[in-house]
Formats: sequence, C-alpha cells, structure tokens
Amino acid sequence: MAEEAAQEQPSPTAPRPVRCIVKLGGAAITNKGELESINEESLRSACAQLRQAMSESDGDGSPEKVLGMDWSKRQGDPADPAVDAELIAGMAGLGIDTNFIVVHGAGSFGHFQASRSGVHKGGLCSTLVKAGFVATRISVTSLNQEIVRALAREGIPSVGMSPFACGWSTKQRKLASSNASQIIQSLHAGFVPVLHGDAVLDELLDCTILSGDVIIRHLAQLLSPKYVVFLTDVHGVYDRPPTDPNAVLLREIEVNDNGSWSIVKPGLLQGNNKGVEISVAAHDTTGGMETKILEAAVIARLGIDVYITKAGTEHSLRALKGDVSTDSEDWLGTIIRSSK
Ligand SMILES: Nc1ncnc2c1ncn2[C@@H]1O[C@H](COP(=O)(O)OP(=O)(O)OP(=O)(O)O)[C@@H](O)[C@H]1O
Ligand SMILES: C=C(C)CCOP(=O)(O)O
Repeated sequence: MAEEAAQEQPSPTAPRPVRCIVKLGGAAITNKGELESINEESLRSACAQLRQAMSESDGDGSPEKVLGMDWSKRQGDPADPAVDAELIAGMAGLGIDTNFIVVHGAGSFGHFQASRSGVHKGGLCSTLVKAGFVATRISVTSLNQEIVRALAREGIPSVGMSPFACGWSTKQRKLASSNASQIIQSLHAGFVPVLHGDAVLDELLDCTILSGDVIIRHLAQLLSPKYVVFLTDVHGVYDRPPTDPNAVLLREIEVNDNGSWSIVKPGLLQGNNKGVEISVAAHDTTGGMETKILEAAVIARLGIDVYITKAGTEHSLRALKGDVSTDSEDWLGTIIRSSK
C-alpha cells in the first residue's frame, strides 16, 4: 500500500543528512490498557537511551554533564526548578549530536477519544465527531508535552510540533499537505523536533487520524535518514500475535523493488508465503502493527534500514546508535531492509 509522496510546496533541504528518525511507540511509553496513563519508567529509559545515542563523548567513564531543560514546575513538586545559570554559561555546548527526529504514537492517549467518536472515519458535521476531534487533540498534545519534558530533562533540546498545527492534512486518509519546512528549520537550528500521531483535516472525509507510522514514512522519504527505529512493547514483528506462545520473531525481512517482501531469518520461515498474522486492539484507530510493517517496507525500499525492537532494552540502545547489522546474531529485533 505504498502511498504517493504528498504534492506540496518544495521544502527547504535539510542542512545535513538526518541521522535517525525514531518512533516512540504508544504501546511502549504508555500503559495501553489504562486511559491516559504514561509508562514513566519506559519513557524515562527511552529518553536516556536517546541521550546516550546522541552523545558525542567517547565514554571515558567520567559522568557527562546533562543540562536539564525542563524549567517548569512538575505536579506535586514543592520546589521551584533549579536553574544554574553560571554552570550553563560555562558549558561549551551540549555535547550531543541532535540530528534526530522523534515521532511518538498515542497509546492510551487519543485512540480512546478517536475511536469513541469515530474521528478516524470523518464527518465533522456530526457534533460527536467534532467534539471527539477536539478531545483527541487535547489528549495527544498533552502526551506530546510530557514527552518533550522528559526529553528536555535528559538535556535534549526538543520542541513539540503537532502535524495539525503545522497545516498537515490528508485526502481520503493519504497525506495531501505536509510541509516540513518548520521541521527542517528546527533541525538546522539544533533542535530535535518531536511530532506525534494527530487528528487532522481531510479533504474528502472532513477529518481523520494520521498515524505516527505514516508521518515517519513521509519524513523518511523527504529527509533520507541513515536509519529508522520503531520502539514498541514487543521485540519486533512475529509470524503471529506475540501473545501466542508459538509465535516466532522474524529477525530479517527483505523488501523487493516491487514492494513485495520475504522473510530471510529465521531460515525455517524462508519461503513462508502465508504472510504475518496480526491482531489489532479494538480501540486502535490506525491499524497497529500492520500499518507499521507496511510503512516500514516503503522506507526500506528507499535503501534505509528499519529496526523494530522493544523499548528500554540493550537492543533498543543499539538500534538508536545504529549499531545493528544483519550479522548481529545477538541483537533481538526485526531488521527490514531492501533486497538490493
Ligand atoms: N504479528 C505481530 N507481531 C508483532 N506484534 C504484533 C503482532 N500482532 C499484533 N501485535 C501487537 O502489536 C502491538 C504493537 O503495535 P502498536 O501499533 O500497538 O505499537 P506502537 O507503535 O508502540 O503503538 P501506537 O500505535 O499506539 O503508537 C504489540 O503490542 C503486539 O502485541
Ligand atoms: C490521535 C491519534 C489516535 C494518533 C495515533 O497515532 P499512532 O499511535 O502513531 O498510530
């Protein structure tokens, strides 16, 4: 289901190749079964690993200075945030390579509001859909704010960017307008853009839900990152839902020029033409793992390796550093790559 690149005004070119576009999957950073609940430990660890992956220090053992950038008071925190202006003035720079883009999913934020009101199916003349559109955006933008704050606490200069507010829109659910100049200018200025799956206007349906997975594919087409990482709550793509005890992790998938794909590893599944069995949660409005695989295949066809793995593990850290290859026997996850 390769979607055509959106027709739009040309965006300015990126200053230098983006190193990595990463999806912080909603299944990993939120507790998916509990309405609007962040998985704090998973989010903290994903942000700390991102910081490590960006770090320019060669790890000589001395603790790195982290300039926390969340200077707002946190709920329940009695003290005002400490800002050591003298320390900051004495710092030569941030000591990190900020050439990353972060996109996060909605998890237990947004999907509930969207599915209850049918925002993904369109029809803004319905008061329920209109209210649901507003409720969905309140929910996903509040998650975006928390993620930006968590990244800022790790000293990552992150700025939240909502596709809806940047004027992104769709036509029959396919991206129609998606100007990335604000994203590119922010990268150029040394910021890490943090986008998210969003409720957007649709030329034919009035409105729909745009998945973070689709946003990543579009940005990969536009900016040609060195690699793309999807962090989620399972080790990668399995031959059937991982809740099945017989599910087998697919370690390597090859995508051909015509968009068809085949399993390379494990060898026992080579030539399996039954495809992958996927289950999607009832309230998920964007297609879950199926959308991720389809979008990842489009990215891989461009010659960009895609790594899908579990957040908060040694494997996610390696993926974020780009330290994975098809020979990495000890790496747990799915590599999706071009057959060329
Ligand atoms: N064949 C399969 N292989 C891997 N995961 C699968 C499969 N079938 C179903 N799943 C489910 O897909 C889920 C991950 O997909 P999902 O789209 O929910 O991830 P996410 O990107 O982290 O979340 P979000 O879309 O909210 O951002 C896992 O929780 C897993 O149980
Ligand atoms: C507003 C919503 C529900 C965004 C969905 O984005 P995704 O979780 O990346 O598929």
